[in-house]
Amino acid sequence: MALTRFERFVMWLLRGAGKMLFAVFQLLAPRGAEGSARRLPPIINPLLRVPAMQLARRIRRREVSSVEVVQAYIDRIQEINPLINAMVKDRFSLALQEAAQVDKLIEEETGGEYVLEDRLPLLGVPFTVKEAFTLQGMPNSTGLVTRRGVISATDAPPVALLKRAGAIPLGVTNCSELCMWLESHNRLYGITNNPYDLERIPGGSSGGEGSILGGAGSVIGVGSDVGGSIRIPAFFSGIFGHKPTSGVVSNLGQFPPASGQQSGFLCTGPMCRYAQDLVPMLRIMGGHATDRLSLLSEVDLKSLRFFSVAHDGDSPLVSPVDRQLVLAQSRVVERLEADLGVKVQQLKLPQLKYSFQIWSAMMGAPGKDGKKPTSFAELMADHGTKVWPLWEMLKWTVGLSNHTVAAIGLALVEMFQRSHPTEFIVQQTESLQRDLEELLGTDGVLLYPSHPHLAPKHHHPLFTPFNFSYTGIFNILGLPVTQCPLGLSTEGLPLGLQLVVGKQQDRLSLATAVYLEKAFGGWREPGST
Ligand SMILES: CCCCCCCC/C=C\CCCCCCCC(N)=O
Repeated sequence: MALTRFERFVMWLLRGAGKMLFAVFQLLAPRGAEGSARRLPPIINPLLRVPAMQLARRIRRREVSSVEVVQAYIDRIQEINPLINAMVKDRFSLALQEAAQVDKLIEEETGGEYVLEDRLPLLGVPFTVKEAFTLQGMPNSTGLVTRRGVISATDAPPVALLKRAGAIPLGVTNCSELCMWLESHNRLYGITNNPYDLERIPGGSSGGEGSILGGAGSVIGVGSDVGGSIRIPAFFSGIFGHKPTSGVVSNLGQFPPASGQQSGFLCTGPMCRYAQDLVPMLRIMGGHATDRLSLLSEVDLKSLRFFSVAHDGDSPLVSPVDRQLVLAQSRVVERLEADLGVKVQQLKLPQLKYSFQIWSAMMGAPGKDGKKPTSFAELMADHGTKVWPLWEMLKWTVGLSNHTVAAIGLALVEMFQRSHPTEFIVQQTESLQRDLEELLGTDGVLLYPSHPHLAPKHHHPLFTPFNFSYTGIFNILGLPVTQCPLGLSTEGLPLGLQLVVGKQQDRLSLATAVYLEKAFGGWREPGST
């Protein structure tokens, strides 16, 4: 489907306006201090390079104590957090007490290693949690100034399941205001930095998780994703993330709760540095609901059908895909063909051009009960004084707003949103859903860019706000997606790719991620280029 003349004109207009605004921003933006540290210190403690499930095995076998592992992560967080501002509240002393109890329990266990493995597969392993989830005793503000002081009395179900599996929470990590932006920035905790380049964003909304994991301050973490909030930070921070089939992991216990149709689009899922931890984490976080995913069945990669879509078909709203990302995707195609003897089919899906329109129309659509979703402006007020976006923007220009410019911008855009998707958008959505479900079936894996840009500099996404459509579209389609790192770019930033599969076929993208980790090296230590 070629662009119409009108669309080409809009594209030219939008890109031109964006470039002009961006040029003004660059002129006015403060420069980073000369010679300031742009990278994280090297990783010294070898415990920080061990996948979570292996750590659990070593703890059970008493080759290392839980206290040693937890202390290693605390030391690393204390070293890097002043640089990345990823963890916003820690519970280090409690974590150490819990680790000591774990070590005692292991010492006293008479049933042997396998009894513990079965009952407590993550016993003694530390983990981190996005602040938007409840974790008992920790703040749960989701970056809203008015929620300062909200302390969780209970654990969100996926957090509770990880704790029940023996994992030990270290603290909560930063996110964007109300989880609705791709930069993890808010007026309560400030801005989080990318572990590979401190002047860049770690993505959002689970950007604190992405940053702390990428910087080796954590090995596994909990994120959520309604438009890319697991996958974008996983991509920008060079780690793995999985948005599961909708409904497999509980979304309860997070703020803001999904409303309207959004509960079908929002997914809670694992984020981690090692691909081998994805399946065990997902099984724990989803509990019995994961039984229908047959996650333990062997996947024969050679028998799968692979497809590659290079871009969204030139949406006038979205940037072209960076050349280094195009090349990285081609290298994956070459490797799959050479190693597995498969033929990767190159495709175009013209409906993808409307990804943003589809995402925003469906996010604003009423639920089955006919109720409209809670508006973003209402969420910003959080049952307090109503937020008037224009007034808030005025206050922002003189530094008096409690909100970020991205959140105010979103509330402004929302004012012009239709309450129901147009016929055209419904048609495009249905036809894309049909095409993709037919294409992927129960044995197809689609390679698709995660985002058009490598991790951008702080605030730059304000000038390309629709680029998240590369991830957002799969929330609407309810398809599981694994975000997979693919090494580093020439400037030392993570490269990566989305692996999209049919509903309930999560094991296929997860197995492909394990293969690609071996082929391309997986997570790389920041500063190791
Ligand atoms: C001042 C500039 C702000 C302009 C706002 C333009 C509107 C763009 C619309 C939506 C952006 C949403 C980004 C969502 C990112 C991930 C969300 C998630 N929780 O998964």
